[in-house]
Amino acid sequence: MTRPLVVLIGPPGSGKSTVGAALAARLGVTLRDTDADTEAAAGKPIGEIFIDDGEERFRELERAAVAAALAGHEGVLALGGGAILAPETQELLAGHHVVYLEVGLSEAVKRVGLASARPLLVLNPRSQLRKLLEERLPIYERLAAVRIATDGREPEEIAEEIAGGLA
Ligand SMILES: Nc1ncnc2c1ncn2[C@@H]1O[C@H](COP(=O)(O)OP(=O)(O)OP(=O)(O)O)[C@@H](O)[C@H]1O
Ligand SMILES: O=C(O)C1=C[C@@H](O)[C@@H](O)[C@H](O)C1
Ligand SMILES: [Mg+2]
Repeated sequence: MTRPLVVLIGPPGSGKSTVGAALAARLGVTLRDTDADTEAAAGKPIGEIFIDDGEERFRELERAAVAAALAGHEGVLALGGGAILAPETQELLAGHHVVYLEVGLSEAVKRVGLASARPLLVLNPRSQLRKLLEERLPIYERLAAVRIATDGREPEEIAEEIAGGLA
């Protein structure tokens, strides 16, 4: 069966896309990012999906993108930050090598910045991120076999640690 080597989960700003790219390069495999797959399926950026069709439709497209990638991608897979909210996705992740990238609130806010392209964080990113972390931390922790702290660390160093765990 085709399956990803590693599935990266974590909140916005935890570095799934950035660390995922460094890890894929290090392992000589490709990175797939379900946010990009969801955008491709919809034919428009995530922000526009939220505006035109609503979050519920985005989550529906995201669930399909995650299921397809879990069954069909052999490299590194980065999930959208909220993909793990879906019970169906939580079930599909069992049996995969799931790595949770941990980030503190202040560091996540700094990384995500103002004028975020992330629709859930457009207004008041600190307060939105705090709420989102409170809700999701137990889920990220439960689903992952490995937790990696990312605050104050370079993406390359984090990728090296994850790759070391695969050897
Ligand atoms: N370890 C790190 N140290 C410093 N900056 C980082 C680190 N990881 C990521 N960044 C920066 O933080 C920002 C967000 O990173 P990235 O897009 O990889 O997060 P993400 O987890 O994929 O977020 P999302 O869930 O929104 O897709 C980027 O500008 C990236 O360069
Ligand atoms: O945390 C979230 O719910 C999101 C994170 C991003 O990766 C995107 O999937 C989208 O902006 C929603
Ligand atoms: Mg990303």
